[in-house]
Amino acid sequence: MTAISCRELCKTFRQGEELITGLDRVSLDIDSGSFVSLSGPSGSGKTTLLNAMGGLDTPDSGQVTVGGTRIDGLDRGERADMRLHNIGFVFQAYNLVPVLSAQENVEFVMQVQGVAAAERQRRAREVLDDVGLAGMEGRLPGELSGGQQQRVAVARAIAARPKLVLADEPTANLDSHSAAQLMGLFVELNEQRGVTFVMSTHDTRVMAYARRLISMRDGRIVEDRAQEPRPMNL
Ligand SMILES: Nc1ncnc2c1ncn2[C@@H]1O[C@H](COP(=O)(O)OP(=O)(O)OP(=O)(O)O)[C@@H](O)[C@H]1O
Repeated sequence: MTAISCRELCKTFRQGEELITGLDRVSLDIDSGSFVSLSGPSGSGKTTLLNAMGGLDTPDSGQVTVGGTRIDGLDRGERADMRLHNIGFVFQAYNLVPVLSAQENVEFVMQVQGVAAAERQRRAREVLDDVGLAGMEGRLPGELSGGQQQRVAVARAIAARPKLVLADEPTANLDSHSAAQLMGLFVELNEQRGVTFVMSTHDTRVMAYARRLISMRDGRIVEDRAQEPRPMNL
């Protein structure tokens, strides 16, 4: 089954007089259960593509289908609903709510989804433990390091049990041990629960785990190949 399908996606940004290419006729299909890394130089369009695939932004033209549903034509509310029930996001601006504790931040999405309180609390503890934050559940984002905040964002994304996780530079602020722990968790979710992962990254440690490597340049896909994952010993 196809998790995500993109057809001829184009996106241009206007900066004053200048037109900047975000995506230039990008087409690709990502199978359910894939573990994909998206790499390329800064400004090559990785985040723009993730935003389009996750319905955070709409392309100027082209089609995006997620889990069999066309999302490029949906209005804002419909896209928000689609995201809530299908996609876990791990983005660079972690978007943690500053006045909520780590535990409450993780519970937040599940609350919107209507998961019962006891189940929310149990799952939030479990995933915070999985990302190595046991004992820090009560801390506010401002009382956590950048890497710890990033792990709260990861916990929040996976606690809601999405079938698809889109991650923008998930290891950017993590030391080698935490990066390996995070990738181990992603691999486990991928292999045991069939969760599809698409991760933009500059990090060769992340690329080593991927089974499909996509490279972008100037808003286009310039390479797309399969590889045997070769996790690094960190
Ligand atoms: N909101 C915006 N307004 C203007 N230009 C934008 C906007 N968002 C992205 N761009 C431009 O579109 C191009 C693609 O940006 P994008 O963020 O997708 O690149 P990236 O590959 O994710 O880069 P990085 O690795 O630095 O995160 C860049 O030239 C960027 O400057």
